[in-house]
Amino acid sequence: MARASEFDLIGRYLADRGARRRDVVLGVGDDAAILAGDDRPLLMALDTLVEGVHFPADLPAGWVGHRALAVNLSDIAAMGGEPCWALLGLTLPEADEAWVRAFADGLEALARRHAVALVGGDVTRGPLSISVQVAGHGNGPVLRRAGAAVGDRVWVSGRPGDAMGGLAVWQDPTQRDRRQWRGLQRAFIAPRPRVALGQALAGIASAAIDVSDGLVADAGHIARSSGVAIALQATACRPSARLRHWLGDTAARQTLLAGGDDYELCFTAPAAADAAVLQAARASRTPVRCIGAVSAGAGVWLDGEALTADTAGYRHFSD
Ligand SMILES: Nc1ncnc2c1ncn2[C@@H]1O[C@H](COP(=O)(O)OP(=O)(O)O)[C@@H](O)[C@H]1O
Ligand SMILES: Cc1ncc(C[n+]2csc(CCOP(=O)(O)OP(=O)(O)O)c2C)c(N)n1
Ligand SMILES: [Mg+2]
Repeated sequence: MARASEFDLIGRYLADRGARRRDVVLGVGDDAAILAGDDRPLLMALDTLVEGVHFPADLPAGWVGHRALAVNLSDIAAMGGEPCWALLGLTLPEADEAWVRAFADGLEALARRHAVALVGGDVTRGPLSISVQVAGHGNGPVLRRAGAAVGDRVWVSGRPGDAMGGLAVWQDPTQRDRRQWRGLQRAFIAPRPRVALGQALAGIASAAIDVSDGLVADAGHIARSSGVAIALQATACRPSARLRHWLGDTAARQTLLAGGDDYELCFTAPAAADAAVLQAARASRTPVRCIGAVSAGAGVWLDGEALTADTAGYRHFSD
């Protein structure tokens, strides 16, 4: 029997647990939970980073701190929200002061940039792992994975695939220090959560998700939640020149589709909103491009071909 994926475990055992509360607007199943606040909706998200799984053991502590917050801000960004507060759960093998100082400095630099306060947490001993919970507000309509409609366009920000290319560069000691791969490495080491873009898209986009597991896998979550198919156009899914240089055309395309760790936003919007989407991108200084359209049916397609197994995206329990 196939091993359960993390999504199977969540769906079978973890969704809809606990009390039924009327102030839970949206529970398990989106990038963040939506809770009814006094005036604006409250958003809450949590992601964990494990050494060797989510970041290489030799990644400098400052970048681990940046990453731990960035992946959570990215979830709030995908809801079109404004992040405000963070809680930090830090599990350390030893009380290494230099490591913790550098980690905290990296986290703080990003937190200040986004006006987020670290308001609590927990420190324990054990194998290195970091959990961050971020809470914030929805401003205007909250973006969800559900909402994409047939005829909408599909968009993505930034250069998906570059981060996974950058991780491979980092892991190759013969290539790591070469200047030509610096941009790729930055895409992995210092993901920039698209908070301003997400907020600018609230009220314009019909659905949104942040790309952590891979573009096809995460577009697939929009498709499933919205009850539609997503048809990607191969010519629009062109990897960056630097990724093609690093991997060659074929592997670069595969990495763009399935690599993951991008922390870009994938979103849908009605065709009539093209100008508004481009204006939101300009206002937030974030590059976006249209990569396909929403159609009737299910799943994610590339030029008419269904995308499945080899583009399924990152799975924690695949072996
Ligand atoms: N241990 C858990 N208990 C309850 N809900 C969970 C758990 N793990 C994940 N979820 C929820 O399942 C959904 C999918 O999780 P995940 O794939 O990690 O989302 P994301 O990529 O946005 O971090 C999210 O809504 C998340 O909050
Ligand atoms: C050392 C290392 N190996 C592999 C990866 C690739 N990787 C690990 S987890 C992951 C997917 C995202 O992590 P997940 O815990 O699923 O985040 P979420 O979807 O919950 O935001 C990817 C692409 C990495 N980041 N670091
Ligand atoms: Mg998660």
